[in-house]
Amino acid sequence: PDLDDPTTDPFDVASAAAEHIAAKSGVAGHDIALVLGSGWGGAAELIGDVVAEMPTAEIPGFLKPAVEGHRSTTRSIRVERPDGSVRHALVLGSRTHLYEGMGVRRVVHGVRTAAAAGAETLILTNGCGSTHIGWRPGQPVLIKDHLNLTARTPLEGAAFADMTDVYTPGLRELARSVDPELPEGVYAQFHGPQYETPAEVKMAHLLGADLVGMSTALEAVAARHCRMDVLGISLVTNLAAGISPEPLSHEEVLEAGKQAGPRISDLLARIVAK
Ligand SMILES: Nc1nc2[nH]c(I)nc2c(=O)[nH]1
Repeated sequence: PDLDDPTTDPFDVASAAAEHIAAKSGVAGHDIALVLGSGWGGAAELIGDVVAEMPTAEIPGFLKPAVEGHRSTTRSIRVERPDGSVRHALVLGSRTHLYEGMGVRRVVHGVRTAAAAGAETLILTNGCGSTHIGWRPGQPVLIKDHLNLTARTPLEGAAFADMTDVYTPGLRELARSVDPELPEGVYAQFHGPQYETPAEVKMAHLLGADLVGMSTALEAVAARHCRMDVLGISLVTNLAAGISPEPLSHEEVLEAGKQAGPRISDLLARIVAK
């Protein structure tokens, strides 16, 4: 079934993807799913033992990598908790951004696949810009709410999904029990791919956003619609445009992500094991 065909039900494709994952991994159901954004790549190995991995492109509904070198793998990870109980985590190998122009269905296909695979909890991570001078590159921030500034939605038809507490309060408390210093913020998703102008950053801040990015909000809407609990964690990799006098450099953004990697991966591993 083809996601680009409007007559295809996207949830059928998600079910086919979940069946593929169960067959390839030998894990009938996954309890929790994670999307690892820029800077969060190293977390997978820390959260448990990789039970199985598979090329993401072979899972129904996922795109072939645009660039051959970017082959991504989706992993099934066995997480042992302190009380000895075991959970199966699905670490999605790829994220499709809205700015890639492949449609909103593909942006949230991984989320719907995770729900079809049995996940009741979804952890969304990303790299983002901060509208606060005080939140420097390397700072992880819990997402407490979002502004969807994309003018898009993954929901089709009369799906009047409730969005109160889309970022589950209990999961935020759990994260803060692991690291009480974690601040919370409102995340604004822009369409991208360009970064915001200083005026757009000021607008986002005036509208109540602390963080600006190009992912996460649409995935959280789809996750909530699938009745999953959601934890969103952003890694500030740069001060948003205009917040500091220097221009944005992509290298600086990547460097900040690399520097913070070990610390935030450890944080994520401790949250997942709780
Ligand atoms: N929209 C937006 N997305 C981002 N992603 C990263 I990493 N930094 C930014 C940023 O400053 N703005």
